[in-house]
Amino acid sequence: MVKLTENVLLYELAQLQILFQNRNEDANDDVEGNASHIEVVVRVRPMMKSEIENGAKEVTQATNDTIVLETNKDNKQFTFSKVFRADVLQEEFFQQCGICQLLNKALDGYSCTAFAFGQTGSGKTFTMTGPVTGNDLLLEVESQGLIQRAFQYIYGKIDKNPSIQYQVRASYVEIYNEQVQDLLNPSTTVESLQVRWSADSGFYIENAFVLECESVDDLIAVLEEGIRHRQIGSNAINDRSSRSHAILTIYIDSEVVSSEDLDEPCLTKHGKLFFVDLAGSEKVAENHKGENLAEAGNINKSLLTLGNCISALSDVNKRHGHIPYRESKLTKLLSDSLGGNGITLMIACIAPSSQYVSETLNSLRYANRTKKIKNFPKVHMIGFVLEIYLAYEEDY
Ligand SMILES: Nc1ncnc2c1ncn2[C@@H]1O[C@H](COP(=O)(O)OP(=O)(O)OP(=O)(O)O)[C@@H](O)[C@H]1O
Repeated sequence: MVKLTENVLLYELAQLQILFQNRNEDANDDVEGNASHIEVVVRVRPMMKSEIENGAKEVTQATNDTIVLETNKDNKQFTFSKVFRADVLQEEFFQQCGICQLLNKALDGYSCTAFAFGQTGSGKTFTMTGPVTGNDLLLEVESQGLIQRAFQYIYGKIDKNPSIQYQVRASYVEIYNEQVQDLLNPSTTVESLQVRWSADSGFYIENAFVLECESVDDLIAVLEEGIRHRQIGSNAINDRSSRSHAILTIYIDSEVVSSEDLDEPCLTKHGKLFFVDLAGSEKVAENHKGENLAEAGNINKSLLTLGNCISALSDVNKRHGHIPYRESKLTKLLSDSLGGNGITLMIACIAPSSQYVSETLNSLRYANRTKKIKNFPKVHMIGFVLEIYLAYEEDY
């Protein structure tokens, strides 16, 4: 009880400190200091055969950094860091979407997130892992998604840098019907895992299974194991629709092992990399009947909370006020990635078909708001939040 009260107090003080810190940075602004905006890219998937057969037409035009959507009324234009057309291949997407910069930061001790967002059937899973059709991931190299390519990249860097000793571990969970389930230890699925908060780690999942990974193959094994246990269902748009939000976390601890300057302190950095494949938003009444309705309702509810957090954080007048992170497990776990101390890449996936104009417009509007969110990246070392709590005591 005492510990709980202490934790809540520390949490509130840390929030207060972040609030003062943000205000100070805004006052000097927009020189930005350490602030960085969330990077947002858009990927358009190809038209599906069924859409063409139904007489739907293509209503998006993508160029380098701009996307134009034809609506019944007018054309809506949006600009992002990069917009990828439907014919862009997986490797080209990997090289150009900004993930490599993110991976470098994670190797350097930052907490980094890549999350895919968009309506059901818009290409989120295709982008993150490639087109998984069965239970395994034996994909041709050219079909592999961002995650497998990121594994290769990480170990490529680790192997080239013998003066730094790395330890890589991974966990993989899903949030299904507001319950956190361990995809690497599915025997615990009866009792869901708890989301807790601590001064050191912020929000975290208690007792998630964490596996040490010494090679790309180990990481791929984790990914395959998780995908095997993920909740999949079918709906009107996608017959292999992800019904949960999946969070794959790669922990990268690093320590300099040889330094010419013996006086230099040996620091251990704790980088983290979150790959988040969100469940797709959808028109519930149109796509579901019976018991699937509750499941789809839960998916939409947590996405609504995510949308509310994004709206508040992107509004200059609201971002210093209350952000409703605590209203869903998804937003608690993403709190460091959205307006916190992490570095974040959002991949907004959209369908080009005239059947989904309102959903696509909605996704583009959220993506547009997200790019206004400022984060305040910090290298993570044990005790960091406590440090700013102490700084708060001294300064105020
Ligand atoms: N860039 C792409 N190139 C080729 N096919 C694609 C592309 N993006 C998506 N697809 C195909 O479109 C279909 C739907 O994609 P996917 O399952 O990735 O959607 P999703 O957004 O993850 O859906 P849900 O939210 O329902 O899980 C799949 O058959 C997938 O292979």
